[in-house]
Amino acid sequence: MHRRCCFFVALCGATQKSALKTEAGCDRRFENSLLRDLLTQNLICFDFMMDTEADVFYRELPKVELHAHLNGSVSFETIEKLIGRKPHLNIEHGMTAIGKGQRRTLDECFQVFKVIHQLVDTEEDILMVATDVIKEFAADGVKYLELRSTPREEKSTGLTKKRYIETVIKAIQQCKNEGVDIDVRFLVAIDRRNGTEVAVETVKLAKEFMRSSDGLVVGIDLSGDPTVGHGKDLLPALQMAKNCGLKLSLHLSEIQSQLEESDLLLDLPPDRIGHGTFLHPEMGGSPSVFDKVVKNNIPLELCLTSNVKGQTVPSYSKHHFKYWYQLGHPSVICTDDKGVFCTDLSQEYQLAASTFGLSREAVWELSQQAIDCIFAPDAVKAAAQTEVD
Ligand SMILES: CNc1ncnc2c1ncn2[C@@H]1O[C@H](COP(=O)(O)O)[C@@H](O)[C@H]1O
Ligand SMILES: [Zn+2]
Repeated sequence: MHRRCCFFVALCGATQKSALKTEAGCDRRFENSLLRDLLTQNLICFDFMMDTEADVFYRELPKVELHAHLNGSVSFETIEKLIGRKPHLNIEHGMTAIGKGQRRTLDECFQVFKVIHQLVDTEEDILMVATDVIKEFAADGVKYLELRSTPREEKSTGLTKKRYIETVIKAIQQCKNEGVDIDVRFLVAIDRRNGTEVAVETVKLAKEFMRSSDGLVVGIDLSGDPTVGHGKDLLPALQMAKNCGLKLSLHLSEIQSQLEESDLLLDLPPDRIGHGTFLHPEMGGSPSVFDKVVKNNIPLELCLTSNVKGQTVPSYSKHHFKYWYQLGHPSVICTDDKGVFCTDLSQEYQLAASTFGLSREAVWELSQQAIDCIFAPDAVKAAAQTEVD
């Protein structure tokens, strides 16, 4: 959500009414001292909405987002536009997002994606959703974004998987041409429910686009309902992807019963792991899976709010971030689905810091270390490093 720093001051008992409105990035010390003075002199009553100094720190922190599903990242504002385009679907906001303090089962979360997919089923929708999502990440201070999405075929609108990928790429290029301050790459996603054949087809498409997209398509994501399908059926497709130079980010052990599958897929090995909730021994992980993650130094993409709202983790303080972070293992804070879980990357960093007592310096380091884990070529990494140094 775009939070504006604004406050309105109404001078009580004074003949003159004044209103002050400031944008983020204004001189906060001035605002704060002015407010304090007016308050202490009992001159005002006011109605204000103001970002705290901490909010500004987290938003202005240059960030890297490595785990964001396109259709899970659709904001309230974009959903509003989509509902306007398709009133006949009778979809309401409560069906597309999980609000503050709310919890859902993982199964219920996957129902939410189905509703969003109903709203996003044409080329125009995908283009709008992707450009909006990219601009929102940029407004949140994300400087490098790897977006992932599952190409869908829609018989009713004539959309093909190839067209789907082309449309996401078009959105990335449009944002670039408009000068949006963010470097965006794309991971083509395999939904595990769709089995071997679709996985192979997806990898072939990704391979084509890796060669033709001027470096925008960098890898493959394996995601989808973890209770459906088995990784062994997808192994040949994932191996094929790896062999042709596509990077692999795999959702592993998002639920407890996937250890055997994780053990198998870790032999690839993947380049990054999504969630990996039950891989650490403190979370029930076996020595075998733990060793594979540690020995190969595979970065973890950790999504606090997603795991708590989806109830795979009981509370923020029990999140596995703490075990991996303590070990010094590469751990990257991510959003997963900022729209569905009503969050943004700044908020996720802030949550990690407040839950685990991280100093500002540690937060800065955490966000900087994420650069090491990006899938774009080393030259991009080096440029990003020098930009934040
Ligand atoms: C909550 N944890 C999660 N675990 C596994 N897969 C998830 C997920 N969150 C999202 N997705 C995957 O991303 C799709 C929506 O974006 P796209 O249509 O691909 O852009 C979902 O249908 C699911 O396959
Ligand atoms: Zn995910």
